[in-house]
Amino acid sequence: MTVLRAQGVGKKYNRKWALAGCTLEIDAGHVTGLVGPNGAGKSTLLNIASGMLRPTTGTIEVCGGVPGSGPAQLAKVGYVAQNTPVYSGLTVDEHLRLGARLNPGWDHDLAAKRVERIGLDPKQQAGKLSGGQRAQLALTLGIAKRPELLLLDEPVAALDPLARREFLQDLMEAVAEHGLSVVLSSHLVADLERVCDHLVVLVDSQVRVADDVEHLLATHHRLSGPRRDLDTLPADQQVVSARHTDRQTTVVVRSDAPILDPVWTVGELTLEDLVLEYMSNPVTVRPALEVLR
Ligand SMILES: Nc1ncnc2c1ncn2[C@@H]1O[C@H](COP(=O)(O)OP(=O)(O)OP(=O)(O)O)[C@@H](O)[C@H]1O
Repeated sequence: MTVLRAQGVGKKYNRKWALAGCTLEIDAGHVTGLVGPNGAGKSTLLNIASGMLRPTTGTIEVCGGVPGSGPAQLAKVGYVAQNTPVYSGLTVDEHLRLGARLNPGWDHDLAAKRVERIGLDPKQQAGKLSGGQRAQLALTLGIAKRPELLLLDEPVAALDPLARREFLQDLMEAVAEHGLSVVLSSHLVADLERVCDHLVVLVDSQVRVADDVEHLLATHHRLSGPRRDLDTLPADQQVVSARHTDRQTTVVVRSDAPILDPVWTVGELTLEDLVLEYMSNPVTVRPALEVLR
């Protein structure tokens, strides 16, 4: 089953596109990491998927419905936006009661246990919580809602390292126990590597790559060898990045077939290498030989 299907989705502010031609499919049951440089359009995509924003172009279907189309759709999708919005005048406990009132699938035990474990005072006003505590409260509401799809925009940015690890653990448990699907944006690739089995790299408002993490790692290779024109590479090797010196060429390629050319020394990439290669090379090209010193 597909939880998110975007076809040519774009969002324009005045004359500027915040997201353009975004085409993407995400299957249910995955934890998908959404990465990309600042301003790439990650928050815009999540806002559109949650129904907070309407796209200027294209179509998007989330959990089989149109985002923001009514209460049934809202119940299916949880969203914790980047600024982890909470009601500053309401206490922690009032947030939980509001969550129970508004969400048909509300898991009271989970919410109460999480609040206790985090050490939030139920009587504390949300406006007087620290940034990290506010984020914890918003994340608790998102998980306890028991949505089919949970959208998280940089969920752990404000959390201390221990809280971050525990939150990611909670998330993995919710995925395993309740078949929750998650899309989370983050700049912390090491965190994504721990929890995500699917990755989407968004650069310049377009999807550069979207695939299972295992498949991505198995099909990307760093090739080093004598200086070589990229036009001589086999057609099924998609060049992600290339660097040349006077004598040597280093190229990162995506290829389903094994690299058999004995001229190359073949190295593997970590997930962080892979993300950085896509982020620092915005367009897939086979550039003419040029020396980078
Ligand atoms: N309300 C708005 N009005 C005008 N431009 C906007 C608005 N919101 C976002 N943008 C622009 O759209 C582009 C994409 O922004 P977005 O917040 O989606 O990026 P992002 O990938 O989430 O970035 P970051 O990693 O910094 O959070 C940026 O160039 C941003 O300036």
